[in-house]
Amino acid sequence: MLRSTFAVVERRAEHAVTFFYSHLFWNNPAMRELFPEDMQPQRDRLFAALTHVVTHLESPGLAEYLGQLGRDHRKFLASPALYAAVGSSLNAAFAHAAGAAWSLEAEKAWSEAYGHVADLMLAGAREAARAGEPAWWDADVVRHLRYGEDLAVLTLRPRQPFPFLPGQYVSVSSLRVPRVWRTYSLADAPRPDGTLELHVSRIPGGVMSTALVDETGPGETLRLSVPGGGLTARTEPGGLRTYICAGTGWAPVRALLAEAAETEPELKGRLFVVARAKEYLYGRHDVERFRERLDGLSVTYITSAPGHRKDQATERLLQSLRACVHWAAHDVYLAGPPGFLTEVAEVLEELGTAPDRIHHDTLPPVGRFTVRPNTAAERLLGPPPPLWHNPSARAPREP
Ligand SMILES: NC(=O)C1=CN([C@@H]2O[C@H](COP(=O)(O)OP(=O)(O)OC[C@H]3O[C@@H](n4cnc5c(N)ncnc54)[C@H](O)[C@@H]3O)[C@@H](O)[C@H]2O)C=CC1
Repeated sequence: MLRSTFAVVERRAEHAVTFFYSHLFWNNPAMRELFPEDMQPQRDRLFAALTHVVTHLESPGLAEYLGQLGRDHRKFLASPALYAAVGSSLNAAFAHAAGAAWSLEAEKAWSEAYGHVADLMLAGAREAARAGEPAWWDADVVRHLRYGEDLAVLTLRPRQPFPFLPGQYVSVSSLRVPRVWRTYSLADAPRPDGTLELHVSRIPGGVMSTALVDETGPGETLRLSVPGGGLTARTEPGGLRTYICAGTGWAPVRALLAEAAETEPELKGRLFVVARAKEYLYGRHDVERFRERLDGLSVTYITSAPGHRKDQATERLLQSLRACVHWAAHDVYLAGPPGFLTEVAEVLEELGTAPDRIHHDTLPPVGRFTVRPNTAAERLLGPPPPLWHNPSARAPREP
């Protein structure tokens, strides 16, 4: 019942989400304050979470996912009253969007399911509070290193210990863009001095990345919420592995390599570092340091040819991957733009890597041009942004 009604509602997702938030804010005006000014990314997230629940109904991991989601929702100050209000607005939105597919049985199934989801999320939140975990961590910016026009490496010092695993990401909020939270991968294994590193690429129109790259500086305080993410799997000692990253996807791979350099310096594997142009290989210095410490790691840098579109680098990467062998024996760790992850994971499966050996985060799509056009018609409808080529802008400089 849940799946069949969701299939109808999903086809009218845009309509359902608009109805949902209008209903929620009309009936609970005070709740508007809890959400960011720009609701567009929020709208996508609601359906992403619902889709996850509906597609994982029988999965044993669902309860844990919801417990984590509830734990993470403490940063939104989500109270039991908010959960109840969301439940009744969701019900109204679904009834509206499902049309003839809505029935008394459907309503009963959805309200029972939602009750169950809310209970598991609230239990996750309570458990974290009982364990003394803060709803968020305040972290001071201690260094802001800018690479060229649109990339920054931030060093943060959380005011309380911030436990995490290498490869995880963290949700970040800044008072410059109230109530907006965006995830960034932590770019190192836990450090003795407790500082953290984030790599931020400014996305055109992205409010948070613009604030972090252009406006934030040392002395400013950011908020961090519970770490999470899908790059926490580990290869057994002695096992083969391949790391593939694009752009600031270098961040989590750097954390994984930092951990491996400490725990397994004899590891055997390959690393592919992809960037839109040579000047965008901002992590090259670190890569070379890892190459010195990890004898068994082969490193390949791949960029687009000068003057070519940035995703030519992906095509070049796929050619290199096809030229490599033994894919069935490798664990693969992938990080980069959402379209990149999908495309590379598909090719890896063709080459013989088992899907459960391909590890990556599930990223929400960002911006307008996140899906690479496949046909001439798609290219015409969604042309890529112009390539602004400015090599000299990429030299690192301290603020
Ligand atoms: N844990 C993870 O998976 C992480 C993911 N990211 C994501 O990586 C991106 C980083 O952005 P930038 O550094 O500006 O990278 P970028 O926009 O410079 O892209 C780097 C390379 O990725 C490939 N690429 C980009 N979009 C693609 C698409 N739609 N299809 C196929 N290939 C594509 C191209 O080869 C490009 O040269 C962000 O979207 C961010 O969300 C960043 C950090 C960690």
